[in-house]
Amino acid sequence: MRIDVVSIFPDYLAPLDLSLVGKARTGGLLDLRVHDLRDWTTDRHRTVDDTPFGGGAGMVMRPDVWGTALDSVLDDGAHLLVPTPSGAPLTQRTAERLAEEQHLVVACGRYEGIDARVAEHYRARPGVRVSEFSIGDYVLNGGEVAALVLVEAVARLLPGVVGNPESLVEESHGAAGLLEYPVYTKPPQWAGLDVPDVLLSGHHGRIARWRRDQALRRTAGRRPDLVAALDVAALDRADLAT
Ligand SMILES: Nc1cc(-c2ccc3ccn(Cc4ccccc4)c3c2)n[nH]1
Repeated sequence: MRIDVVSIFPDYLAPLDLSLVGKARTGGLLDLRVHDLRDWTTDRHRTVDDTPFGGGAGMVMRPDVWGTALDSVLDDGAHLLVPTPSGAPLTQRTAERLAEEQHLVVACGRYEGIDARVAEHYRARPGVRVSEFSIGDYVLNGGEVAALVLVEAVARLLPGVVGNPESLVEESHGAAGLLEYPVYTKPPQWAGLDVPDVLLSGHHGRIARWRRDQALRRTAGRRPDLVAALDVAALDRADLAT
């Protein structure tokens, strides 16, 4: 998979050189290219923004600079992803779908956002899909943090990136849409607190049922919104597998 990220703060994406995503890049599993939007400016001051039509505070990112940049990195079949507070929520299902694609391009805005004609222009281009996405109902200063979130959520699903693929199944928002169960490790007693006995019992069936029960309780208690969307069939399949 190839992912291009375009930003006026390319150094914001430096953490993607680290850990699993960094290893995926050096291992050739992920072709991640980070670009400085200002490389596509033509004026002496490398200007990327201008005042908003209709007035209002702040500045808007220019469509012409973005158009030159995206024409340079987008190819047929690419999926243009634009982080924005007004976008569709990024979910695990979205990450799973994106992980199946060949080429993602993330356009990181700043200021008050990118001129709306940019997304409009590329939506009209055959062979290019455009998705505006949000990483949560809070306001950031730009798209770079959302790009970090998206790249990590997608990259970890690529074959070979995570050592034990089984760990991708049993986690939060996994196949059945449940939150993850509580985890414990040594020492068995810590700060006067014990590990639940069932986890020391060696009974794998009981342990699996306890974990499923804990995941259900957590989901019902912390995310009642997810309970309504629970994939009960996947739950049953998971239970049958234990
Ligand atoms: N989930 C999420 C995404 C963003 C985000 C993404 C890209 C940009 C580009 C500029 N801003 C600043 C901005 C603040 C408010 C209104 C409009 C623009 C951005 C914010 N915030 N929160």
